[in-house]
Amino acid sequence: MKTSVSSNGRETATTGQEPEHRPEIEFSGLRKSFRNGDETLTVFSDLSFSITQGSFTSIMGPSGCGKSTLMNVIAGLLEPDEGTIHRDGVEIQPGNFFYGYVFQEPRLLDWRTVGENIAFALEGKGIPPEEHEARIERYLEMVGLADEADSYPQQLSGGMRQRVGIARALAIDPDILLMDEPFSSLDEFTAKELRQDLLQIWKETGKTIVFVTHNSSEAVFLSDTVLILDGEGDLFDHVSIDAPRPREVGDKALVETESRLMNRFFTHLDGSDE
Ligand SMILES: Nc1ncnc2c1ncn2[C@@H]1O[C@H](COP(=O)(O)OP(=O)(O)OP(=O)(O)O)[C@@H](O)[C@H]1O
Repeated sequence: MKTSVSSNGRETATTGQEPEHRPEIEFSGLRKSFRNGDETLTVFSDLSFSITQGSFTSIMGPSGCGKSTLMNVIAGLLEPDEGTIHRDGVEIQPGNFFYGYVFQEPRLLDWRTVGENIAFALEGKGIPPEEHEARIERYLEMVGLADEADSYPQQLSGGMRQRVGIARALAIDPDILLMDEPFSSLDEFTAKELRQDLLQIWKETGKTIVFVTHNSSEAVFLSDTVLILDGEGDLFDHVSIDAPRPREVGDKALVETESRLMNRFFTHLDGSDE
């Protein structure tokens, strides 16, 4: 199902591509299974969707439905069993994106300073050493940590460490920023602030963002598009959120959109839409 929700909260069925968006990456017929001894667990068997350049896409769904697996397939960290990926109409191999990855836990090296953590990622991507200082400065400033380059991760709060994780992912100047539940281990006050800052960073950098979350309010507030996986490995819904930006938390149209989206989802899970 593909629906669009406009700023007045009305939903309309949409067909084809929105004229102002250019598809960047099209995933078709993705299938991924894991072998556990004699058993095969098929996480998803036929997923197709596209992510448009410069857009903010969230992937949502119940625990264990395959969100992280899908992110890892997008990143090329896991090879799909089947499926094709096209970028601007040209088929590419999985893993051919230049991506930055932000995890639920920032996974910083505690024995290196904040600046050295970012430098480590830059080295890993072969960024010339003479560019490191300027990049570290630029991205720490972008995440509001301009004065923390010489601090060690353990001297920072959880929210600040996650900001370093975001700066590190952006510092390599990726084509696409993959974020797997980046705010789910933070308290709601910190998460709220980070969501606003992430939108500002997105606006400033124009990056394509793919964001995994359990949180429907977060998905609707942040995204242009929300992809919803059900527990059966199917793409249950593909919703365009057309509410204007900047958005306010608690905005009536967003709340109504979230409510409709979740009602539809639970009706689907109950099987009463069949
Ligand atoms: N490397 C693996 N080997 C075997 N099974 C795996 C592997 N990785 C994931 N799985 C299984 O695949 C399914 C989907 O896992 P995945 O982590 O993608 O779900 P998720 O939607 O991200 O879950 P959560 O929201 O709880 O993080 C789960 O049943 C999980 O146990």
